[in-house]
Amino acid sequence: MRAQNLTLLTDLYELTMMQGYYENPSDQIVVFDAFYRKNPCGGAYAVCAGLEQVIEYVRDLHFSPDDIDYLRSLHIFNDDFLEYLRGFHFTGDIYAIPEGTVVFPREPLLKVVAPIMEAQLVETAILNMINHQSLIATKASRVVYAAKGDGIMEFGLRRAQGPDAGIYGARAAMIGGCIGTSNVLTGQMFEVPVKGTHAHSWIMSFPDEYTAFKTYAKMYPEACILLVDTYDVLASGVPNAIRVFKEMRAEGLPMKGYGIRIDSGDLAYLSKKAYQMLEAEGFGDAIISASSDLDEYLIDSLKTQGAKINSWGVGTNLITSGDWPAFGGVYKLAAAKDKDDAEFTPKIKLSENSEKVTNPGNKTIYRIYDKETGKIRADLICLADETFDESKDMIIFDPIETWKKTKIKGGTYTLRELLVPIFQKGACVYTSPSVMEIRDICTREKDTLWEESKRLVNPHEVYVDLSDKLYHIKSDLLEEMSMKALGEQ
Ligand SMILES: Nc1ncnc2c1ncn2[C@@H]1O[C@H](COP(=O)(O)OP(=O)(O)OP(=O)(O)O)[C@@H](O)[C@H]1O
Ligand SMILES: O=P(O)(O)OC[C@H]1O[C@H](OP(=O)(O)OP(=O)(O)O)[C@H](O)[C@@H]1O
Ligand SMILES: O=C(O)c1cccnc1
Repeated sequence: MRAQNLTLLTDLYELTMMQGYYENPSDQIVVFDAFYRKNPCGGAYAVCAGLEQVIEYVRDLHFSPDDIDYLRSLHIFNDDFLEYLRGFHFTGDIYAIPEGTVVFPREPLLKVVAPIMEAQLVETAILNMINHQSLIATKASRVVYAAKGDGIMEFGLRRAQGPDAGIYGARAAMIGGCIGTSNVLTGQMFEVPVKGTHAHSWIMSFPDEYTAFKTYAKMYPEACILLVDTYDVLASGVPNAIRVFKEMRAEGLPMKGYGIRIDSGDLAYLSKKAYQMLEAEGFGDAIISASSDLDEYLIDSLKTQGAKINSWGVGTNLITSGDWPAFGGVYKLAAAKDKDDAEFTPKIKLSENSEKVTNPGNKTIYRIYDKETGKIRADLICLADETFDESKDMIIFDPIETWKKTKIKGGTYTLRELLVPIFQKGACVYTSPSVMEIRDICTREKDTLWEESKRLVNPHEVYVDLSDKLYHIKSDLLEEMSMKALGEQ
């Protein structure tokens, strides 16, 4: 748990709007959806992450005396409003898709149902946390996919955009499938494995490479990965490593978790040659680890080139999501009602771009699985109170090109509601799994994707459709608004 209260981790406009609602009191209860529009890195899915931090944040939401003093010093907020903030806490409901789940564009990853002032305040921090961790978890998942079963170690802390990006980025990278992180604080905070080798400076601090290797091997015989590229990989690094491994073997040390790391040069060529040299001396089971500005595409290419690498250290491009800098999640008002009303009134945001027109209403999402294979057939966004019967045929259709329809035969599919209750009436009703449990969830989740949706380039998109009822509510609202606009011309 953080020492610092994050209540002011918000954009100023959330607070100025809050004051506006305070001064023009309304009993509105609203529904906000947090969703994203485009899968990162040209993929066909994302991995959602960051919910545990959202939960901690919402639980701890309160304005301390220092916070109030600071807000007063801005000369924007009046005394009555500041007094109200003193007693402020979250009283609403939150629903979310559990961390580690594979998710698709336009579906609400998180839904806030709360009095408007509360729902508005939490926008920025929720997006900040979900956007960052979902981005890095998705990137990690792609890197892990490219490695085809080899372990990925997250090495990015030194290149992360500051401490928080390093800490929570490593958490997200673990959720996406890394086997460990070099980040010790993340290891401590989230009970995930910490892993590492050693730096070039270790070698350079000794009079020669052999002595450096020997000294390291003596201290860490069970995690002895020797960095072989400080001087010359094939002429010096690998031969010196082999000399040390032979001595370890002669001493009867357990030869597990031993090997080399190559951090520069042609990784395909060097790893193949290094493997031949190791194998010739009976060290064919040595770990051959590689690092050096890797990402999913380079790992994929190295695999295609037949590189003899079975362990990968990935830093910069993973922790920063080098080729895709932002997740792009947004938080949009979807419905509102007066406190005493039974029903929500759907709200819609128009846009010239049909992709950007929001989905109105108080919604939920059902995932439709193929009963036989367990793979995802489609996701269906619908109204929260809609129910479906798995024994009945289901007709789903593309919400833009509505003539594209699919009939899913009753009895051949199962349904799972993705949004689960997290807060009810301000009380947290959800216990976050541990990060390693979320990692397992994520592994199982990726198994529900068809192979065609996992490939790195031009993957097949997963269908996200609207229920008939939701589609008609949306069309009617669009029609109504366009007629109104005509009337105003
Ligand atoms: N066989 C290969 N196929 C494709 N890319 C490779 C191959 N071997 C290495 N690379 C990648 O090429 C880039 C190498 O860059 P560069 O030559 O600038 O640095 P380097 O070899 O690591 O040397 P140094 O770190 O000393 O600058 C890295 O991103 C590395 O992962
Ligand atoms: O390449 P990345 O994917 O970002 O992975 C992390 C990099 O960080 C280290 O290099 P650095 O030069 O910082 O330290 P070193 O002297 O230990 O090699 C390591 O050797 C990797 O090359
Ligand atoms: O342990 C390592 O090998 C390591 C850690 C951080 C960055 N690069 C390498």
